[in-house]
Amino acid sequence: MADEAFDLIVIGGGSGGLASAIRAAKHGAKVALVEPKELGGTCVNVGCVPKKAMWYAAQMAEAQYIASDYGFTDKPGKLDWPGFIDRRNAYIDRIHGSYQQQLDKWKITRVKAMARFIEPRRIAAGERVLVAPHVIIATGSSANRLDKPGFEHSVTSDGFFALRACPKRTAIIGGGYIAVELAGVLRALGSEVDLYVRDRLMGSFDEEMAYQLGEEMTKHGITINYTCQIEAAHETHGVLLLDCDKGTKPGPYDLLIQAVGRHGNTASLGLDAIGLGVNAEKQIDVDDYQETGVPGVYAVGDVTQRLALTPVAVNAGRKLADRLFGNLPNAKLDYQNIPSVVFSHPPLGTVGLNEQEARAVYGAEVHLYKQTFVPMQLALAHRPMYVRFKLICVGEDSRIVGMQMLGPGVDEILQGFAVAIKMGATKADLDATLAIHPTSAEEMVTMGDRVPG
Ligand SMILES: Cc1cc2nc3c(=O)[nH]c(=O)nc-3n(C[C@H](O)[C@H](O)[C@H](O)COP(=O)(O)OP(=O)(O)OC[C@H]3O[C@@H](n4cnc5c(N)ncnc54)[C@H](O)[C@@H]3O)c2cc1C
Ligand SMILES: NC(=O)c1ccc[n+]([C@@H]2O[C@H](COP(=O)([O-])OP(=O)(O)OC[C@H]3O[C@@H](n4cnc5c(N)ncnc54)[C@H](O)[C@@H]3O)[C@@H](O)[C@H]2O)c1
Repeated sequence: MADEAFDLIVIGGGSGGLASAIRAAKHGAKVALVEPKELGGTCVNVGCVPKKAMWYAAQMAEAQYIASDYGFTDKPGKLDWPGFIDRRNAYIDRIHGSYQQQLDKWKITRVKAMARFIEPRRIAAGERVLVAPHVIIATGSSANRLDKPGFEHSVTSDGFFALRACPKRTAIIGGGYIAVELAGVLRALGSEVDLYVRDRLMGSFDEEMAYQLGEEMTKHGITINYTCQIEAAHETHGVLLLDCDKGTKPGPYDLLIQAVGRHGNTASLGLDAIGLGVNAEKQIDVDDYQETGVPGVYAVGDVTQRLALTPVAVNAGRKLADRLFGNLPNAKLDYQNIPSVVFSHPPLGTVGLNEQEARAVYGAEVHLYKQTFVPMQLALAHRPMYVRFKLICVGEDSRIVGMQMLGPGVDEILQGFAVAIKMGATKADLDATLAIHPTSAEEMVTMGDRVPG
């Protein structure tokens, strides 16, 4: 078959690939998008979207318990799990449809196949061969799996999203984003959850905030085990018994989830054909302009060594398309001050540096402001869950280099403060902003004195 020529080939139809393809087409480029599965990639199909749906369901369950503390007399109901999964999947199908409409609107050629490099700017996709002066790799990542006896009986987050019922007892290995998010959801929806953490919770986050998250999760009924490493799983009569390296045999469990990080989807790409190497996590190292080192070949999103977040993939892809086709030769994503929220119970948010990172960069210049309080909604319900805010500042003008938040509502509060920090806000700027009363967020602009030390 004759080669088909385009201005741009995008490999992968997830967050980064779709954003790159649509932005390039809006600039007038002739674009091919190669994606074998449903559009939307990890975020839409087995990531942010179904996760947030489950988190909302978990919030509803918790709200019912708070309501009973307030004096509402009806008993908390149970989630119709399969019914909700159908509702969630129908919502996701609508997203697939809207992406397809976007591709049609911008006349992007969709090739439903796996892509493989023949040469740097020549790609095999099923029966077709595509050529273009520019190729963007946006193939994302997949969950790691530990190779231990019996772990074929475990699932990753992908398997969690396929569940049709709530497991009675769940063991989760890992202490990062996915482990704490799934632990919170499953606990709120009625599962007994034991978390097996190798190092500490949320290793890349502020130590104090991560410690407090552990305390809140424990109050929530999640058992966090830091001393036992799971070495094997045994399936008997439909339940799982585990072997701990300390000799104990935790269980029985109905479900074992591994949430131990992810690796780049590079194995299928035939990168040897273009002389492009990958790192230990099978990711492609890119520079600030998403360049791979092979002329005309770029990478964005989870397949790179950068932060694995949807807005990062989307904006890296858009900036790259602006640079290649939008007459903006210096366009690149600023990887500083990227806000992020862990949808744990309660949620944990961060923007900028954590205290440990700030001390490593600014040393004795670093000073802190902190606030801890029980939010009014929970004080009325006699449910002691704390909100904790922490500002990390430097210099005589107390410029804010980091903001950390833990507690109900911080997932929505953080975004606005992230704007202020990106603009270089100081503590005095926060003090000069009048509070919205009564809210939790107001505590961020009414914080008192510097914390000594
Ligand atoms: C459980 C979970 C929850 C998450 N929650 C959040 C969240 O709340 N907020 C957030 O910001 N981020 C979240 N993330 C991370 C987010 O999903 C990713 O950062 C984002 O999806 C990365 O987008 P991407 O375009 O790089 O890759 P992907 O979205 O993974 O897309 C890659 C696409 O490439 C395709 N592909 C792979 N190989 C080939 C090939 N050879 N040829 C053609 N196509 C190929 C795949 O089929 C896939 O569709 C979560 C991730 C997980 C796993
Ligand atoms: N809310 C969000 O924005 C969100 C949610 C989910 C995922 N994500 C993205 O997806 C990425 C992947 O999430 P993740 O939770 O898989 O990774 P992660 O890097 O956040 O956490 C991995 C965890 O696995 C542990 N681990 C690694 N190897 C292990 C081993 N051999 N035995 C026991 N524990 C081991 C680590 O100590 C760590 O606690 C995240 O880093 C994040 O960028 C974002």
